[in-house]
Amino acid sequence: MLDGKTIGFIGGGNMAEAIIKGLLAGGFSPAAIMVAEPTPFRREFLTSTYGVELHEENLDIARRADILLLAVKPQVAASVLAGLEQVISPDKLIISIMAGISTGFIEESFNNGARVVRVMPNTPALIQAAATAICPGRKATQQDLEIAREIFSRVGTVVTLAEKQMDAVTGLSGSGPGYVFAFIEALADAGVKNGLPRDVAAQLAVQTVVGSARMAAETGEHPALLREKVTSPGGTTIAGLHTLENGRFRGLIMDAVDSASQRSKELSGK
Ligand SMILES: NC(=O)C1=CN([C@@H]2O[C@H](COP(=O)(O)OP(=O)(O)OC[C@H]3O[C@@H](n4cnc5c(N)ncnc54)[C@H](OP(=O)(O)O)[C@@H]3O)[C@@H](O)[C@H]2O)C=CC1
Ligand SMILES: O=C(O)[C@@H]1CCC=N1
Repeated sequence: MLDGKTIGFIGGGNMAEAIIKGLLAGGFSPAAIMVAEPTPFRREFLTSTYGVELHEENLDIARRADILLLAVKPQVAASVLAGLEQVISPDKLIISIMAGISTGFIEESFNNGARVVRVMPNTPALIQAAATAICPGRKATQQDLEIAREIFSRVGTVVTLAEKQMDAVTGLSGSGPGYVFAFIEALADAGVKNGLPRDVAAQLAVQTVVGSARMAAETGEHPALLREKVTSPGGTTIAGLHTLENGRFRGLIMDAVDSASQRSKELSGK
């Protein structure tokens, strides 16, 4: 369904780069990717690293791309959308990855019935390991949803949800890599505190998270059962888990996802 279509990224920041890199690794042609980005250094970097076409002006790519992928910060959404209005027609598909920005907000900015799909990916798209959720706007067709699914399937796994669930997704998997990286850092620091060399502690911390995540994914077993297998009676793990429980570990994770989801709602244009 993507064959022969061009994708124009509005904004060439971290997330656009992660998606571009993942798409190219998945066999998508760099000739079919255009990016509009205001910072000269970033334009130079993206074109020399990925061989994609860079422009300073959003309109230069918005006119030509079949699919426009909005990858600017939600805080500049209104002004960016206003600048695109003159070139948005119903034959263009708009895919937005902006946190908190509803499909309704985008549709109203283009009062001509734009076809919009809202998407929440995450940065592991860079290594084709993203967790992505997609939802259709009012005018999006089943084919539009399939196109979005195809793009993001090339950079990881995709679920289709209702728009009312997107703030929760943003708090969980959109922001989730941030929590996991903080956990890895803390684990490595803890190793250093207990006398391990920094490089060894960092290597062990990363591999512990990679191995545990792969085990959960590949065995399909409930995390509670996997945790029990590590936890010997009277052993070390239960001592560590006791400390985590005393520190309200799970409650804190839930609070973090609540806060991020709430922030997504606040960023919403609706
Ligand atoms: N980072 C993440 O983990 C995730 C981010 N998202 C969403 O993706 C979007 C992008 O986030 P992220 O990549 O992290 O942010 P970045 O700030 O890295 O990228 C945004 C890019 O857009 C550029 N930009 C600013 N103004 C304009 C404009 N008027 N027209 C075109 N480009 C412009 C910025 O340039 P400059 O730096 O010069 O301002 C920057 O390069 C956000 O809406 C975010 O909510 C979604 C999922 C995960
Ligand atoms: O922090 C943010 O706002 C973005 C959205 C999801 C992940 N990062």
